[in-house]
Amino acid sequence: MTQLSSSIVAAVSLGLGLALLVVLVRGFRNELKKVPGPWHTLFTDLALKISIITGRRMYYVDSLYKKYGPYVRIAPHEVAVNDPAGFAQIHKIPGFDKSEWYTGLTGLPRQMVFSMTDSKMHAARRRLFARPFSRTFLLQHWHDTIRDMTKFAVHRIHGEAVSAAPSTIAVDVMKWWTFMSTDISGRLMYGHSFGNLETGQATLKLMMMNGKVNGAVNEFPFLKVVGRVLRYLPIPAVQEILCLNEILIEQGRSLLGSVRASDSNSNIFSNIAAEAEKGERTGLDEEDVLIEASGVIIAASDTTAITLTYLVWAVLSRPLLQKALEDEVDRLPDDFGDADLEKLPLLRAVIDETLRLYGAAPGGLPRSVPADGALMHGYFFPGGTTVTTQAWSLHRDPELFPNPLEFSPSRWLNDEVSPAAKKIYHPFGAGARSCLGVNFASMMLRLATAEFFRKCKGAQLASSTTDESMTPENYFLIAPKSHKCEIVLPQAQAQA
Ligand code: HEM
Repeated sequence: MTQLSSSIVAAVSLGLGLALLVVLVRGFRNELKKVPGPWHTLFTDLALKISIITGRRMYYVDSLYKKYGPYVRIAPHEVAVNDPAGFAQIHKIPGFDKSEWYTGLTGLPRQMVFSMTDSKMHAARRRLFARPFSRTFLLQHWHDTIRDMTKFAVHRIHGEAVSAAPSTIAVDVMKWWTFMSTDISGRLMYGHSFGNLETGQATLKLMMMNGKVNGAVNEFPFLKVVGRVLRYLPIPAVQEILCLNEILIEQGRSLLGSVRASDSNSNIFSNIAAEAEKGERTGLDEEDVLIEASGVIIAASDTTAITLTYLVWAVLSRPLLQKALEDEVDRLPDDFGDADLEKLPLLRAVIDETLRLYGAAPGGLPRSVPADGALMHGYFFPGGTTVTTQAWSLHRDPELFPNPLEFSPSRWLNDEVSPAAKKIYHPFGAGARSCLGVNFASMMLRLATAEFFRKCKGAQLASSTTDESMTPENYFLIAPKSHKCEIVLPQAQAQA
C-alpha cells in the first residue's frame, strides 16, 4: 500500500470513528431515553425508514406497541403514541403542528394546505377552502355531477363484467373506482374530467407509484439527485412517476384561462383562483392555486378509490351482509340522491366499519411538540419532538372496539360503539388538520356504494381476490398489495 493510500484509509477511518462517536454521545444523551423502545432507536431512525420504504410502517409501529406499550420511541426524536389521552392532547384544537416530514412527502415545490407546518398560515389557507368543500355547497353545485359520475362508473363495471356473457369475466373494481375518483376530482377542481371512465384508460396510471417514490425520497433525500437524473430518460412511465406534480400543475395552468371564464360559483378551482386574484389579502398567488389543485386531486383520488375497494371486498366476503345491503339499497327510488342515502342505517354502518378497519390513510400522522415541550403519560417531550398516532392501531384497540379485527357493521347499528371509542375514531384525521374533503369523499362513498349494490346484485369475489391479495401495504396510504380487487357477476345476471 502506498503512503498516499494509507493516509486516505487513515483519514476515512478517523472520519467514520468521529461520526460514530457523535452518534453514540447523542444517543446516550438522548432526552427520550426513558421512553421504552428498541435500543437502536436511541441512535438511528434507520429501522423506521426501512419500514416506511418497504410499505410496512403501520405494522412495524403496531408490533412495537405490542412489545413496549402505548408510548414507544421509534426514532431518536420520534415517539409513537397509542393512548386515547395522548391522541386527544396531540390533535386537540389548537393542537400540535404538522411536522416538517409532510413537506417532503408531497414532493411539491411549495407547501399546500395538506403540508403546511405553521398553524396560522394553515388556518388562513383552509378558510379559503371552507365554502367550496362544505356539504351545502357540494349539494347545491356538485351533487348531480357526482351522482351521474358514480352511476357511470358502476355502469362501466357492470358493462365490463357482462361483456363476455354467457361466460364470466373478472373485473377489477379498484381500477374503476380509481378512474371514477380521479375523474370526479378533475371535474370539480379543473372543471374537466380526465376522461378515464369514458376511455377505460388511466391518464395518471402511476399516481400511486409517484406517492411511493416521493415517500422514499423523503426518507432518503440523496435519492432526489438520482430522480433528477432519471427524469431526463425518454421513458414515459419513468417521467410520469417522477414528474406527476409538474404534469398536474401544467394541466391546471392550461385550463386556468377557460375555468376563469366559466361559471365561477360552481367551480372549486375558479373559487380559489378568484381568491388568489385578491393577491396580497390572501397571500395566495397563481402558482399556489395550481399546487393546491393538483394536491387536492392527489389527496382525493386514491383515498376514495381504496376505501371503496376495501368496502366491496369486505361486503362480498360476507354473503349475508351483502344480501342485506342489496335489499336496503334496492328499496330506494330510481332517482335517489345523497339525502336518501344518509337515512340508510346499514349503508352508513358498512361505510363506518370499512373506514374503521380500512380507511385509506390509517398510518402515522406525525406532529411536532410545541417549543416549550409537552408532558404526556409522565414523560416530558422537548419542543420539536415528533409524536405520531396511527388509526390502524387505535381503531383496533380491543378496549374500545370489542373483537376489533372482526368486520362488523352491526356494532354501529346497535350503538355498541362507546363515546370513548367515537372520540378516537378518526378515519379522516383529527383536529384542525382533519380531512378537507370529508363531505366530498362521504358523498362519493355513499353514492358509489348504493349504485354498486343495486346494479351488481350477487357479485362475487373472483378467485384472484383473496385475503392475501388484499393485505394492505402502507405507503402513507394503504392499498391491497396486489393493487387490484377482481369480482365477477353471476352468469344469470351477466346474461340479463
Ligand atoms: C375516503 C376518502 C378519504 C380519506 C380516508 C381521507 C383521509 C384523510 C386523513 C386521515 C387526513 C389527515 C392527514 C394528516 O393528518 O396527515 C386527510 C387530510 C386531507 N384530505 Fe383527505 N381523505 C379522503 C378523501 C379526501 C378527498 C376526497 C379530498 C379532496 C378534497 C381530501 C383532501 C384532503 C386534504 C386537502 C387534507 C389536508 C387537510 C389539512 O391539513 O388541513 N381527502 N384526509
